[in-house]
Amino acid sequence: MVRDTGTDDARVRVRPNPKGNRPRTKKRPAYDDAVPALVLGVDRGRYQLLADDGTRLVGMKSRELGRGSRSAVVVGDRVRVVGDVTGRKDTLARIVSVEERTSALRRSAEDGDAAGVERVIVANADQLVIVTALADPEPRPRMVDRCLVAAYDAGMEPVLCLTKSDLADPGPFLSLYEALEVPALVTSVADGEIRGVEAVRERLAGRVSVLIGHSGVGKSTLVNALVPGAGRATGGVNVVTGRGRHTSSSAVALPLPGGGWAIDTPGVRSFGLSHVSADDLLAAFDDLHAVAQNCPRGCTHAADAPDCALDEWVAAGHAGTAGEARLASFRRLLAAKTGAPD
Ligand SMILES: Nc1nc2c(ncn2[C@@H]2O[C@H](COP(=O)(O)OP(=O)(O)OP(=O)(O)O)[C@@H](O)[C@H]2O)c(=O)[nH]1
Ligand SMILES: [Zn+2]
Repeated sequence: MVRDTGTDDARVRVRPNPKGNRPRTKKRPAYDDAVPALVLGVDRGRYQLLADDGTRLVGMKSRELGRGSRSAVVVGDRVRVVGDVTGRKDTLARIVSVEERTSALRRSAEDGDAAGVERVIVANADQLVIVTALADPEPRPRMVDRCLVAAYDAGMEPVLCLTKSDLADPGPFLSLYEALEVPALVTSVADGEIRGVEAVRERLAGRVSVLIGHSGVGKSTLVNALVPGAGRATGGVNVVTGRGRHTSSSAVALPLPGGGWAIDTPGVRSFGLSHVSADDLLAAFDDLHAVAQNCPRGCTHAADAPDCALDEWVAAGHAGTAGEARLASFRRLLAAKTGAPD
């Protein structure tokens, strides 16, 4: 089927899947010599880049990439750069194209002028590590649920990292995520050492992982243990002076010694999720997704949805008691999706 794009311009293409990852790389013969690079950080319009040959560069967005959230270049993006690519002090390369993304972690603005506008925070990551303390501060299941929704929507695998198990038993909190089969790692600090960090290291090895967590949960402590020399500020930073805090509040990719990247997100504490539909979330659960093909048109799949096929599936005992718990957990995420962010 040919869709009317409202123009005869052959360069204008309709995205086949608006939720998908946008192919944005336009072939520009003039840039045949462009250097491929990875975006490690962004600060006030300056992009920290790692060229494929190992050179660290600073770049800016070329004007032709456009402005606004749709054309954003974010941490994790694979780009091509031209101009001065020597990486020498005070040189500036130009980013001329962005490669198609394999995943996109998004948030949408909840209020103000930008309400409902979604923004990509990190590109091409495959894992979202949700760091939560078991105590001090108390875990916030709703916030964790919202992170899970963001991960499923992004096409990333979520992982729970529960810190401070020296202060509280992880059992009760873990039970909330059993039915969703979210992998979990548990750490604690004793005698100045982090117990369980080895398992975290293994889990992150060779992968691109985004770490997210509220202030005080021990995320920086963890990052410092995983990335020698990362120098993430720890221990109750003064929010007024900002002293001790890393200067940038945006995401930054840190290389893991054994390969892979840990992307720290100091500025991200919650997600606006208005861009995520019930079906986006459902798509992350193969079994439920298959069953829901039998739902009435426009079914919300919520607990009060009439004739939702998911209820029938559970009632028929197809998935045993595990199925019941799984459906209940899925519906909890569905509800968390529509609530206000915390
Ligand atoms: N008891 C206990 N304390 C921990 C553990 N992990 C970290 N802490 C302490 O918790 C406090 C907060 O840790 P940080 O690593 O600074 O936490 P953060 O999540 O980076 O918080 P911000 O720096 O505010 O973003 C510090 O005083 C750490 O020493 C743990 O497993 N057990
Ligand atoms: Zn349904």
